[in-house]
Amino acid sequence: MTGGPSTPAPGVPAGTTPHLGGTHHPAALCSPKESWRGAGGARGGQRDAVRPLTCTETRRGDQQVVHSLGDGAVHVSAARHDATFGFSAVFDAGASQEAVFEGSGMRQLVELAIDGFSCTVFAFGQTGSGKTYTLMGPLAQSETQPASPALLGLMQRSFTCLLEQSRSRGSDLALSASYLEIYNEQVRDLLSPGPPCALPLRWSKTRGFYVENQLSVEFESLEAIVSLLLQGSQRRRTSAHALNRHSSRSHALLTVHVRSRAASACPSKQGTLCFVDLAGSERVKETGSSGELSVEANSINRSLLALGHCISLLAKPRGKRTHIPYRDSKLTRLLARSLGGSGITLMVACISPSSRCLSETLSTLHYASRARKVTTRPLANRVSREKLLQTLEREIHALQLENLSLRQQLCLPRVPVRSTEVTGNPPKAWAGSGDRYGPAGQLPPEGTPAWPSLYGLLRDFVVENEQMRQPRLCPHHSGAVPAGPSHRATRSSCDSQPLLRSAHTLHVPHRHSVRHRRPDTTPSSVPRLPVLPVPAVPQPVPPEGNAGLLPPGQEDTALPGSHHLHGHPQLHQRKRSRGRSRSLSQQHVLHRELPGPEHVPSSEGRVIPSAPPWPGLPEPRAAGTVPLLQWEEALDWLAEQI
Ligand SMILES: Nc1ncnc2c1ncn2[C@@H]1O[C@H](COP(=O)(O)OP(=O)(O)OP(=O)(O)O)[C@@H](O)[C@H]1O
Repeated sequence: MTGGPSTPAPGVPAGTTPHLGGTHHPAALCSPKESWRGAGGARGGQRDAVRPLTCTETRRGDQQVVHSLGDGAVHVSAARHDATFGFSAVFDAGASQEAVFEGSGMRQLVELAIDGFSCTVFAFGQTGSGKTYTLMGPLAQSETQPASPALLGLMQRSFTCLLEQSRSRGSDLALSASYLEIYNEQVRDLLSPGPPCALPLRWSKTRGFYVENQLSVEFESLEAIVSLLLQGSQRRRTSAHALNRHSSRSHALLTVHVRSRAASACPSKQGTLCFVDLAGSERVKETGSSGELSVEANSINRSLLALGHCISLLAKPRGKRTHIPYRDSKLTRLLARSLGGSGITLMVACISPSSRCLSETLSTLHYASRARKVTTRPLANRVSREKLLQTLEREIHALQLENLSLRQQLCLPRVPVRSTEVTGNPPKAWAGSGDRYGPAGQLPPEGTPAWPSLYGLLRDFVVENEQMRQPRLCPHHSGAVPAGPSHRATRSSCDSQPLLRSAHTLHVPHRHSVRHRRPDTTPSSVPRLPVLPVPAVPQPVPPEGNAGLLPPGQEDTALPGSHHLHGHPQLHQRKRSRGRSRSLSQQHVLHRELPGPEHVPSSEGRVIPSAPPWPGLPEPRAAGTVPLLQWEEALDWLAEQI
């Protein structure tokens, strides 16, 4: 269904379809079957698809109350209900998966992702309305029985398109994918082997909300990404209820990271293409859910409500917008950028044509209409060569340290490492490259094909470290992702940071009762660096009456812990708020000289408090407060010790 005129958003390259520019295209796809199949887009380009009545619905004698009028219009006609909705496109029951892909603007979305934009497509609608079908088609049950190519969904078609584009550009795109689900408000990695465990959701100034320790797997072929999709989808929680035999019980987000790796590509583009298969809204009475199913249904409905609330607020004119409560659910946190930030979003509204689903259908269509009013300000992510190089260096440096530590713990021979690799400031460019990857200690000259080598080095470390962790990994890591040319896994860029953080984290009992607040994101059995001698450090005294409790909102931070500087009268304590939950503080002490003013870290990239500090209570102080040590510096010092 096509709605009102779309506004091309700033930042969208000329020549792209205007309806994708800066707006959401909620689409209701209605196709002939048990539910309507919907594919929608950013504002000004919504898709609506109608699925056919199912056999059950036909047997029951359900009436078809939704009709596509063409030109993006959908008409709902039933007793006391007569309404027409407009979207960017409407796909009725007879529409093929191919038609949905071509008509929904998905191809343009793929191109925008290659150009460095953060693109999202999400399917929503009531349970059993065809969301999963629209995005993935009927999934093959095994690798030997693939689904019919004609039934492949938006995802597989987008992957094909992406890989074609990559090939036509001389394969200069580095592609990787991550896949997670939000189940009962827990974020779980669908690609990590072993039983799913909850991953922490963090926020940083530069990255916004992100999932820590999420696995990202490189791929180069359609088979590889389709197999990841299959693997993850099989791990996703599904159950049967009265309206759907394979009902998704979680929201699933598959993100493809697209990065240009050509040496000439300066600045480098880093786009994402995220597919969100929302769990369907459901009425417990109608689905007949009880026990675990009803707990899941409540969680699903609550998060969808939070999403709806955010969309309603975002739909208001910019000047009249109030606070958008993204933090109300994990789903809205993860979709924050797509909804109201700098991303480009295509919404697909899936609806059932059946008279029995009338009220849900109307609510989905209203939801989609509201979403059409939301505008975003798309911005391409272009990373300068220097910045990219710095990031890679930092990552390699961290992995090197981890490598050393693991070797030490496993009593493996220490691989000769140049002194420049683990000393001093974060290495200047090539520090870790050694002879294998190019001249050490030098920045590759402009235009040289340095990136593949740096990425190669990074990957080698990841693979090697992963292998060394194998024997000691906790059960959920024990089946580590196979390392090989077509299936290389790497943790998100912040992955090595918690590992290393834990290495220089020294747990010192607080003089008052102390409970460790921050979950240690390092797998419990990962070898740790030797514990360093801890100097006696004066501890800050909490305000009276708090007996060791910090006020809510003044807990220990996620990054990189509180470092108390020995040999200096000043103490610094960094705080993080976790809503209003009360918790105890954790103290980390690091013996280190106070860095000079030039070492004062920037706040960029650091996890910062998720809420303002708790009002009223003063921060405990000793003689004053000094800026926090940057973790790299701490690592440098640690490296020197090693
Ligand atoms: N366009 C369509 N053509 C044929 N069959 C369809 C279509 N849309 C959905 N179906 C069928 O309807 C059933 C429900 O679809 P699906 O599982 O995709 O719904 P859903 O919206 O993802 O549900 P839930 O929210 O419960 O996960 C499936 O058996 C699917 O094969």
